[in-house]
Amino acid sequence: MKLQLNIQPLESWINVKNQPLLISGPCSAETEDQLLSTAHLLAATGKVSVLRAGIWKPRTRPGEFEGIGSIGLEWLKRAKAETGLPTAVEVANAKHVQEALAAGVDILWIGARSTVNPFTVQEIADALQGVDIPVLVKNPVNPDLQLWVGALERINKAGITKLGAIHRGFSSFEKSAFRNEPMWELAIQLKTLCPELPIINDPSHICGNRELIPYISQKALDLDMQGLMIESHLDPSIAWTDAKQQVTPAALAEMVSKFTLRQAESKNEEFADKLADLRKDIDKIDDLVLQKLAERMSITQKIGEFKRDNKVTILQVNRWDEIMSKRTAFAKALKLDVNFTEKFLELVHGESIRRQTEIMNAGKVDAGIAAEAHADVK
Ligand SMILES: C=C(O[C@@H]1C=C(C(=O)O)C=C[C@H]1O)C(=O)O
Repeated sequence: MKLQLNIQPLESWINVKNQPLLISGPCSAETEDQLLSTAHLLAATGKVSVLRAGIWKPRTRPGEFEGIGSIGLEWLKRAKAETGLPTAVEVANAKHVQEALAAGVDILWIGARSTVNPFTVQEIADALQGVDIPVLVKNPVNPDLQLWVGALERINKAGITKLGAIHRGFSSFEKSAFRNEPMWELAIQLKTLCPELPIINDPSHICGNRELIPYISQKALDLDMQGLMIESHLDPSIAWTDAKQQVTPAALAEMVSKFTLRQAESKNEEFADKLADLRKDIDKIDDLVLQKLAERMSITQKIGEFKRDNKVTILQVNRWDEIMSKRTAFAKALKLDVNFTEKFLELVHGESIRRQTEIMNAGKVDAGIAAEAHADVK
């Protein structure tokens, strides 16, 4: 099912100075001097299209710096007047919206901690009724596509047609190199649901450290995202918030100059023909893979019947262990990624177990079997 949003193309509401679209500025506005100096340095790079700054900061624990508040809006106004850069701030309630609008802020964004809460998003949407301003909606903290979509719909229903999404990664229980797991598949799913919705990547919050930002930025551009929001500070080492993930304007300019820009499609006929041929090969292979999977499943079903008649359990850990170690060794020899192979085999094993459960317990646990089959299909 497609997502029906009434939106205008991003180029009609942001004057993109240079590809890729770059929104940058400090995590938090700290002092007038810090904000203005950073803004001037960013403007001088010629690569930044929008100046961002956090005015109200949602902090995990009380007692941390919670943003400079309304006075920062005055500094942003001055930064805009002096540099010509349009400005963007995060809003988390109706009061923020009213103050930002009164201060002439050009773009608003809704943070990940607000997107999770439909009450908050609705309050912001209500405050935006009848206002013509671009709004960017960050993904919710948790990997829930429907929450992200719901927030976009609420804002769109309030009449906001200059609408975009920001992909900032998701909280995860597992420790990884990232502050927030990219879980690219969710951004891809959103893009598939609504291809015309601009998605901007926020590598600063995905990475949590500056070192990984170039890698994530390039990947976002290669996934056809429309732009990047990267935090910058004239001296990140003394930043009041998120010091590790901010970059200097000079480092930002250098990083951006190294990105490879690719277009979504090529008009070159030779390219189109070759791509079509290769895709035909893929189509054939995908059909074969599915046929073979179906064959495999029918054998596991036979095994299920056989086990049922002999009162043997479905799970056979030794056999499963043997499959895993043999197949991953084979996959390695085929230069397949081991992690990918394990995940694939686990999926196949899970389905094989579900099918055998169906056979062994026919008529007894239908609801559970059906629920498992549809667990990931929302
Ligand atoms: C099919 C079987 O049942 C289960 C499923 C397996 C599979 O799909 O390969 C392997 C081991 C068992 O946990 C089996 O016992 O062989």
